[in-house]
Amino acid sequence: MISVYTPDAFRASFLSKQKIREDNQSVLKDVQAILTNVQQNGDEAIEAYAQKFDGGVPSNWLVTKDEKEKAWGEVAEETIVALKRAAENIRSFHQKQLPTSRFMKTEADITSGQLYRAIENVGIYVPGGTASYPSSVLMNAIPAIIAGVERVVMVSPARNGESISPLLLVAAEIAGVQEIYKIGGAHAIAALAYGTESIPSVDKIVGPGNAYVATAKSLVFGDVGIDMIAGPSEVAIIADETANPIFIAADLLAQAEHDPFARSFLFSTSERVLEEAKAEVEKQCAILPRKEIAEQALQNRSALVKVTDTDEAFELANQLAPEHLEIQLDQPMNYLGKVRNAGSVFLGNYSPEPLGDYYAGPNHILPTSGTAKFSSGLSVDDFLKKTTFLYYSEKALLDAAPDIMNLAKVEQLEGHARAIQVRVEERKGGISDENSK
Ligand SMILES: NC(=O)c1ccc[n+]([C@@H]2O[C@H](COP(=O)([O-])OP(=O)(O)OC[C@H]3O[C@@H](n4cnc5c(N)ncnc54)[C@H](O)[C@@H]3O)[C@@H](O)[C@H]2O)c1
Ligand SMILES: N[C@H](CO)Cc1c[nH]c[nH+]1
Ligand SMILES: [Zn+2]
Repeated sequence: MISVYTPDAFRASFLSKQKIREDNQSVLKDVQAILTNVQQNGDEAIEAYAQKFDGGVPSNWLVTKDEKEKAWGEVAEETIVALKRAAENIRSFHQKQLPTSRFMKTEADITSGQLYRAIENVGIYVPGGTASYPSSVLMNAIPAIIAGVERVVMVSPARNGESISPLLLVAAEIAGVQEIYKIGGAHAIAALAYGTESIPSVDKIVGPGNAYVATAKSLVFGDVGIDMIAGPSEVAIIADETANPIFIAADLLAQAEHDPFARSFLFSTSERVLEEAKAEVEKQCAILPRKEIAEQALQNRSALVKVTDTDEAFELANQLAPEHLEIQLDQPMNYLGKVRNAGSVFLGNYSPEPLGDYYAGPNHILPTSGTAKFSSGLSVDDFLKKTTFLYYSEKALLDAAPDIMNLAKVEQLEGHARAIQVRVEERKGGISDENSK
């Protein structure tokens, strides 16, 4: 079901960007057509896609107060308690991400710095195709609210064309989100980016989703902001002789069950651990309700690799740049410095990836498909813009004037030089210097 690769075979099969792009060609074509249709035909287009992909057109796109109230009665008390505890952990972790230094005064008569302003309108995508992810509501919304976003608009596909899972509605209220639309897939991303009669547009779209959602986000980037490409889940595990093959197999399956496009990898220095983990994967997969999905992910997109040593394991993992990296090595903290590219790292045998998916505090919306080489998991930062500012006194500007005029002239921008020159000349003309400090 999951195959064993040599390091070289792994490099050839999994570390080529070209390969990932080829895989996505048909999704890309479909998504381009969806974006154009929604841009041109608005509500008429989103109705057609809701009918085609989500089982029908909801009678109201916007979730009503009654629907929200009803949801509370449909969720078990212990789940509400668990969601509230998770929300508290996530809030406390993200609160620490708020920037502390707002400006820096460099010299007596020069002040420069940075203003932080929250983005005004943000759309959060919450997956709802093959499963409902109340945890993704918390992970999306809490950092946005901590950052000070005024309008957080949540979208998620309706089940059977009509309603959103009560779990998502309850999680939204716990997180503090009010405006929720029953729409998902690439057409939801198009609606948020371009607006339709029923769905208002936003300035930035964040959140995870399947390949259609992730591709749509990448294509609307530029017209609106996006956080990152958070597509189908991935885990890579680095393990030695001290690791437990039963734990490893369970962790590989925990990501594989998300999506047929999910990817699970093991880099092991121990032949025994690798063989036992392989056998365990088959055994444990058989009892999973989503075993067909996990089997596809394991068969087509996953690998077990026997490495010579931990250096080789980290070299492969850093090139892969997985969404999640588990380090199940003796003295795991000693290896943190070897991680260059990964969305989030889980250290030791008792920090499995689902701990982060649901509960501990760090965000689970993370870069996938190798994009952890240049992007990071969702954080408060994603909802803040930085505007720099500058104040020079007259004296400070006159001191800097020769350099600035020189640079303007070598760029042959006489107008720039003159904007400095007129001030120098005014000074020479004996104009009062009462503004200088
Ligand atoms: N990277 C992360 O941080 C992260 C976090 C949570 C979840 N995830 C991932 O999110 C994904 C959730 O996927 P999902 O499918 O359950 O829900 P989803 O909401 O992302 O996608 C479902 C929607 O996709 C659209 N769709 C389905 N088939 C289509 C087709 N053939 N053409 C066009 N559109 C189509 C439909 O509108 C459907 O409602 C999983 O891959 C999971 O691994 C990732
Ligand atoms: N593993 C997913 C991120 O890739 C997040 C998630 C939500 N629920 C369960 N798992
Ligand atoms: Zn998960």
